[in-house]
Amino acid sequence: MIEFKNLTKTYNGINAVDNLSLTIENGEIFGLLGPNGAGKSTTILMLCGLIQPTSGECLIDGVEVSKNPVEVKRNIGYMPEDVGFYPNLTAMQNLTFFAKLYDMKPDLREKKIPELLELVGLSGVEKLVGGYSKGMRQRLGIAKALINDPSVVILDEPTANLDPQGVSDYRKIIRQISDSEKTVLVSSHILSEVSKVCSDVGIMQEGKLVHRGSWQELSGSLNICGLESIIINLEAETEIPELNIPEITGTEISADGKKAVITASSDVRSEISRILNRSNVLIKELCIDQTTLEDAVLSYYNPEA
Ligand SMILES: Nc1ncnc2c1ncn2[C@@H]1O[C@H](COP(=O)(O)OP(=O)(O)OP(=O)(O)O)[C@@H](O)[C@H]1O
Repeated sequence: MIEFKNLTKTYNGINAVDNLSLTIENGEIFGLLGPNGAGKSTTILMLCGLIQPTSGECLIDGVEVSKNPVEVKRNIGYMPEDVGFYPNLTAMQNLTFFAKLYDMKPDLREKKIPELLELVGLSGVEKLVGGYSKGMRQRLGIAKALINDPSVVILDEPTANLDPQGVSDYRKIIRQISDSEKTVLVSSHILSEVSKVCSDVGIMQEGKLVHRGSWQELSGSLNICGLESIIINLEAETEIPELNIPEITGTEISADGKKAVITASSDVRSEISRILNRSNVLIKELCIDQTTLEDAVLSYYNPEA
């Protein structure tokens, strides 16, 4: 479990992290979203015991980080945006080096390292790490973050360098990690990545947590009405009748007439629902499209925009 209690970090009179209070339960995959400069990295550095808070505290499994940095470091796995490896060693040799730093016994190392390389798709790769692509380095970074079998895994911008196959593999890896009851904190500004992989999401802006909840809860509380246009997905049991709603600016209907992608200037789901009820058409799905939710999150990034 991760706890932030009134956590604040001040640089030159400015709060990079401003009175952050947040609890992330065991087994949760939590996405920390926010634009550049929101305070994500500063929060993570304090959580890893790499910088000291100005006030407040971070706890990992009930242990206060700044007072017990060595104990805490044994229980966390951290993958920074750019992981450092020895270029003239293989993946296996690099991981062996890090395993030794954790005093891991040879028999455990010999079991654990091949398992981790298999997990991240680098099994049997003999190439020296200096010749790795950025994506391969990132995969190895995940393996390194897991070497000490941590209860909490912290990943900073984990998909930044991955190609589409790498991103898809990454999602599988993250789910496998959380299946083993580990708590995962993912920091990212890539909304679609966080929404696909995280059970809960927090949005940071100017050091403050401005929203927190499951992706679904967050979608419900987002101010979609402030957007210029909204996309609504509609699926019905039978053919969709004509929707005479002035706010609707465009409708794309499927060949069988049962699905529609509706563009509107405001959230007209209740009007749509009323028309369909009156026409005795049963609704299978009536929801705001993911792209609209992402636009709503982006409006937190640029409130003046
Ligand atoms: N060592 C430092 N000295 C002074 N100011 C800093 C320092 N580190 C961070 N800041 C400031 O604190 C604020 C938060 O920065 P932080 O790097 O935590 O944001 P972030 O959300 O991680 O952004 P990014 O995605 O760009 O890394 C920014 O205004 C940044 O300029």
